[in-house]
Amino acid sequence: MTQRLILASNNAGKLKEFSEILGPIGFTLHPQGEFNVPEAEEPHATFVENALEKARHASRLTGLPALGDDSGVCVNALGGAPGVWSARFAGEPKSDARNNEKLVADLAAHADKSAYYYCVLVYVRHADDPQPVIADGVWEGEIVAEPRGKGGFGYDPYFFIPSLGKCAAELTPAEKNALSHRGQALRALVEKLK
Ligand SMILES: O=c1nc[nH]c2c1ncn2[C@H]1C[C@H](O)[C@@H](COP(=O)(O)OP(=O)(O)OP(=O)(O)O)O1
Ligand SMILES: [Mg+2]
Repeated sequence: MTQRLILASNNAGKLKEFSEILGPIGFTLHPQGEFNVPEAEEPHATFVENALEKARHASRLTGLPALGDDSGVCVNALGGAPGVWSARFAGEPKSDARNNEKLVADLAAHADKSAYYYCVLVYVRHADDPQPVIADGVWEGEIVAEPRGKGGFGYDPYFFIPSLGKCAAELTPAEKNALSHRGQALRALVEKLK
């Protein structure tokens, strides 16, 4: 029997990555858009508060358990920016192309290109669940000036993994999930739900 779960996100890249891990272990993931749930507010300065906000919002509007993901890229030379503000780094409306352009421009004068992706997942059984289940993951890399690869989404063409000699967008979906902040967080979450 498969278990239905609402993904409290409108990001198709996240949906794909989650489905690849959760499908084989018996979960059917439904993006909140299928239930006409509009995007949640993301007003907080911490990832975990935004992920909780997203999960509660989707669960409240669907009456089903929901999984929220808040994630971003944190660049050391920029004091951790864009961090929690990654999706709207270059302003509204959010645009991966403009975000990447701004990231490369802001980093041009810095020698230290190190960065990490962060992802926190929050699962709620219902909108007022007093014990949300929380798991997170970190993936270290460097920001490069020229894009590489066509896979993934967001900042992936500019996120280089030195040990692989590749950018995240050059990895297969399975390779990315095995290493990524999101893959790590999801596997940790699944362990907690068992
Ligand atoms: O694996 C990743 N590969 C590339 N970029 C990534 C990744 N993970 C997060 N990111 C970037 C995309 C976006 O600029 C921000 C997430 O923002 P975040 O608000 O969590 O997601 P979102 O607005 O795209 O969808 P939603 O809020 O509906 O889940 O970090
Ligand atoms: Mg968002």
